Amino acid sequence: MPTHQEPALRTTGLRKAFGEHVAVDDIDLTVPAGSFYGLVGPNGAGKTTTLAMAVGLLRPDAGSAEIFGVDVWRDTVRAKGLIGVLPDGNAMPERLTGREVLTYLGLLRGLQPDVVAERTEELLQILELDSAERTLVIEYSTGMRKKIGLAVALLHAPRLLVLDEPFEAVDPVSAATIRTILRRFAANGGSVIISSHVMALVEQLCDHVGVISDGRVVAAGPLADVRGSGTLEDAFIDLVGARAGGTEGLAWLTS
Ligand SMILES: Nc1ncnc2c1ncn2[C@@H]1O[C@H](COP(=O)(O)OP(=O)(O)OP(=O)(O)O)[C@@H](O)[C@H]1O
Repeated sequence: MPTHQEPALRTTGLRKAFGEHVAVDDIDLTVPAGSFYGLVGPNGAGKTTTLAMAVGLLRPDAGSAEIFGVDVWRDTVRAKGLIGVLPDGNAMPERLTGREVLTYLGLLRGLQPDVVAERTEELLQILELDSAERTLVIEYSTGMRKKIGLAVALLHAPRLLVLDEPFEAVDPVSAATIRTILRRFAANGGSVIISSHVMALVEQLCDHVGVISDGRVVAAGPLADVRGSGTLEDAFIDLVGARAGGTEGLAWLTS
């Protein structure tokens, strides 16, 4: 049986190659139960691939992932019951309204119809999707898709939320609402993993950070340890290699 001492997520030796290209190479990560964990890294570092393998969406070539001690690839149904996932790309039934999506997925997850109806109403309202009552998901903007994806992740009140870029394309008011929801969730004992490029946001929300570069973990642990005495952004640039370009080349642009 999983216990409360088990980490929310533990990955061991996760690896994935696409053809010749090794996208994720031997990733060991431990996300303590009750933590708010930020996964950061440059474009193409392997964050999405790592998270997809960790939550049972993409089969690893090697390694394992456990959610609260439950092996994701051996006991997938039980592991998935413990997590709410906002995946990258966020595939969902396109020809349904937001309310229909939540109702359909809520019932599919075995929630009682009255519980589904109540939670759906609240989620649509708090995420300001209720006005789009007759809009099909296929017509949603990118930010609206993020919000309905987040609602889907929250619906069954999971113990761990795994959210790939939850704030991307979301307007500032909605972002503030999402921050509040996630903080409340974490304050009540929930565990959260987000991937993000926005260091200030990660610094504000997260108590633990993992930095991935070129498919490998280059730093991980409590925020204060990874950040050191500077900002997370400084630490990040040091860790992934300062390669800030832009001062040379493009002569045609400035002539
Ligand atoms: N389905 C795929 N087929 C081939 N290559 C892939 C596939 N998915 C990811 N990759 C490659 O794997 C590497 C890691 O990609 P991934 O999307 O995990 O990075 P990321 O850290 O999430 O990037 P970003 O911050 O830009 O979203 C990249 O080089 C990417 O091109």
